[in-house]
Amino acid sequence: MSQSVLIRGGTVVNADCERRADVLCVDGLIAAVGENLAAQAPAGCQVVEAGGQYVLPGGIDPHTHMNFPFMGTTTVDDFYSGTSAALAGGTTSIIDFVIPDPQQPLMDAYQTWRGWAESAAADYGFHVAITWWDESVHRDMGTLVQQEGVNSFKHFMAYKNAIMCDDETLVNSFRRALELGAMPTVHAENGELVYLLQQEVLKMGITGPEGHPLSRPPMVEGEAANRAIAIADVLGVPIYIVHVSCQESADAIARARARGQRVYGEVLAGHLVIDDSVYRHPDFNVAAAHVMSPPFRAKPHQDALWRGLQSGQLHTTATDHCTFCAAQKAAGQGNFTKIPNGCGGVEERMAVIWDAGVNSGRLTPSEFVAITSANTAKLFNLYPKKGLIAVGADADLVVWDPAGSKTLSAKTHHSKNDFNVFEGRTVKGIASHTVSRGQLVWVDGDLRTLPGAGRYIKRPAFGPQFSASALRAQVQAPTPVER
Ligand SMILES: NC(=O)NCCC(=O)O
Ligand SMILES: [Zn+2]
Ligand SMILES: [Zn+2]
Repeated sequence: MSQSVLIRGGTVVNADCERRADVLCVDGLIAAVGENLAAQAPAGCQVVEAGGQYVLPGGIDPHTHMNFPFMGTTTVDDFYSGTSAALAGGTTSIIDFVIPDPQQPLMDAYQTWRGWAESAAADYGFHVAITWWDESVHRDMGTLVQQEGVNSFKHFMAYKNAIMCDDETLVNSFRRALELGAMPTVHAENGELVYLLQQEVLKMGITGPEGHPLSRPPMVEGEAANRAIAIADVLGVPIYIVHVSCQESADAIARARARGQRVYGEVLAGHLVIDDSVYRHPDFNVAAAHVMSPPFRAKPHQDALWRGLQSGQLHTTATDHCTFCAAQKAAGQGNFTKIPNGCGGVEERMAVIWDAGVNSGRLTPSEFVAITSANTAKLFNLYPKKGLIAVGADADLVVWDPAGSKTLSAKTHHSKNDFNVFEGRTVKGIASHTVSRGQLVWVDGDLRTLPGAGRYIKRPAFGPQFSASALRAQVQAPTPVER
């Protein structure tokens, strides 16, 4: 028997326009968008009355770390708890990261992460990190793109003596990504400078979490962003900078874009609303719970990030959901460099950005859709299957109640973590219903997720940015002088 859901009487919002319409979902796909669809609904169709609410494409979080073994421990959220939390907040897809240890074959790591992700309740894909280089990495990048539907590779410019990439690896990997039509992405922080500053801050006797931002000032991020952008420019490959947290890297992106370079920037919900005062909290557990990289910044940087999203110089929003509980963070008592880096947010991203972005007039509802799903779908070649409400697209939707409100808290969130970086923040604008692949999985506070209901999403290579870049390279190709 076919499974169907009819969402009736809402305002459908896509990145390009909004209109009053019903949405009929049948067997996991959007079957119709239009007026008065009740007559077309199959027998037994579940009906959601959305009057007065918006109907948005389900959020896509392009930056999460579920079940991530990192800094000697593993995140508390696995793929089931993490994606369940996502669905409760209106996010219906995530792009997580496969992160091989240096020298580990890429395909081994990829298969390991695919195994972990089998419990996911929502759809997921993977960026694969390039943490070392040899001929096998070159070959496996090809296999991942051509056979496994991976169309993006991640490069950590920080985390020296662990997963950091040197410039040689960046150059080799960016070149190979271009050949394969896959997007290189970078965590932009100068790992050598971070390492040096960490030692100096410790020597000053600053051993608590307040040392974390001191060892990672904005220019450390700005330098790496500029370097990665310059390498991408020389090679003619588009580039995507993850978790842009400060004016320095936002400016690097804006400058490059003004030169005509294809550079894209991602912003985390936390970086938009939380400032660096958290690191001076007198309670170690609270301060350590905010240790992530790049760190939360002073307020003027938040304004720069909002301006970037508003002007279109920054493109996507994410969370970097990477949850460690108090017992895990305690590994860094007496030495902040040992605090596992990472914070949650996959459930809160949509509501926090709506509340701070749409309710303040910074963003229209359509602009909200652009930065929470559509732009990510376009950049990682998932569009129009995801990021759009249209016939034939995946039935990943959120019924968004602009009048609904709640106070965010670890007591009520669905992550397994014991801390919420948005604790106590009251947001107006929340998901009342979430539909994932045509199934109602969140209904007015009732979470109905199933382990394994999510599917691995293959993402084809050569998204539109690549055809344009290839054409540009062809038109501008140097020619020899005939003598
Ligand atoms: N962001 C963070 O602190 N932890 C996760 C790993 C990363 O993305 O850098
Ligand atoms: Zn990172
Ligand atoms: Zn991350």
